[in-house]
Amino acid sequence: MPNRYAYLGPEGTFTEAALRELRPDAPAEARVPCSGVEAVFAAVRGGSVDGGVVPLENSVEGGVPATTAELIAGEPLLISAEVNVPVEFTLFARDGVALGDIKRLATHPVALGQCRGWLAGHLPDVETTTVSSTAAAAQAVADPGSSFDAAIAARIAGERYGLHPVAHNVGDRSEAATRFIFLSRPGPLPAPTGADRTSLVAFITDDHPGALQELLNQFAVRGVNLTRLESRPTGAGLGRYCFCIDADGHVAEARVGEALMGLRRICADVRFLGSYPRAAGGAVHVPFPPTWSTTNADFDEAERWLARVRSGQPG
Ligand SMILES: O=C(O)C(=O)C[C@]1(C(=O)O)C=C[C@@H](O)C=C1
Repeated sequence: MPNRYAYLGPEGTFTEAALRELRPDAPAEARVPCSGVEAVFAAVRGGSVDGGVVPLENSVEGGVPATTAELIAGEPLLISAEVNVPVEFTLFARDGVALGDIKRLATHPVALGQCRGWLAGHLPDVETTTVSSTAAAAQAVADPGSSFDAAIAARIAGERYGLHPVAHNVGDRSEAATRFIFLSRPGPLPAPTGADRTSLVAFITDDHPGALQELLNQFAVRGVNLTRLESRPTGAGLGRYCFCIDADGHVAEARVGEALMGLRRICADVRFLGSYPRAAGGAVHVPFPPTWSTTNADFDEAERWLARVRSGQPG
């Protein structure tokens, strides 16, 4: 039986497009649509599938809250791959419905946030309802008894549910993209490629001046570049936050590993979420040696030096 992969469904979501890119050889029956991000995590955790794909962040709307919430709590899962998918939105309706007929519209909240300008200009009085995905909106509109007149969704969703496009490119930013992650149960990490990303969540010990700076210093002094920092409530009370961090590099590299050890020493808890190839590729640029030596080779040399010193040899 082929491996099976959960994704935010139904068929026709941007998440399905991401899964198809990440697992191009998987047959259609290997793709398991789920009704929400939480359901994808539950399927992967429960072992009914071999992996799952969820949206993590959008270039316009930022982090996807449901994904962040699941990543920081519950049974830990590992991110083993990522892909960036350009998002282009179409306004779909049933045959015969024109722009002027549209009173009620459904879509996903992240999609709605990216189309607000267009809607204000073209459908200023439309009533909007957010649903679990853009494809779920298209599916609902396809039902002749639906209370929705239109959906904002991906082109593939409109085609899948037999809708007709009323307007193309209704997103406010033509270059919008969403980053999707592939989740697995804990296991061997992907091998370093030289163009990797490491994700983690850091929980600070107590609230004190400079707590975030101390955390960031662990990366800065080792020349590790951060690509994302998002604060998120822990749920333990107002003002209690943890930090979701993406850094360039792989935990197998000394400088990333040392930064993580530093965090482990100063934080109440650190949740490692994975080291995996960056979607954008390209060798990791180590931008920070004005005078410091922070390449991987420099770290290896320093480790050999320490071993010599510890064994009583002259450094
Ligand atoms: O609803 C979908 O089609 C999804 O795959 C989810 C999602 C998201 O959560 O950001 C993915 C990309 C778009 O930005 C809009 C919605």
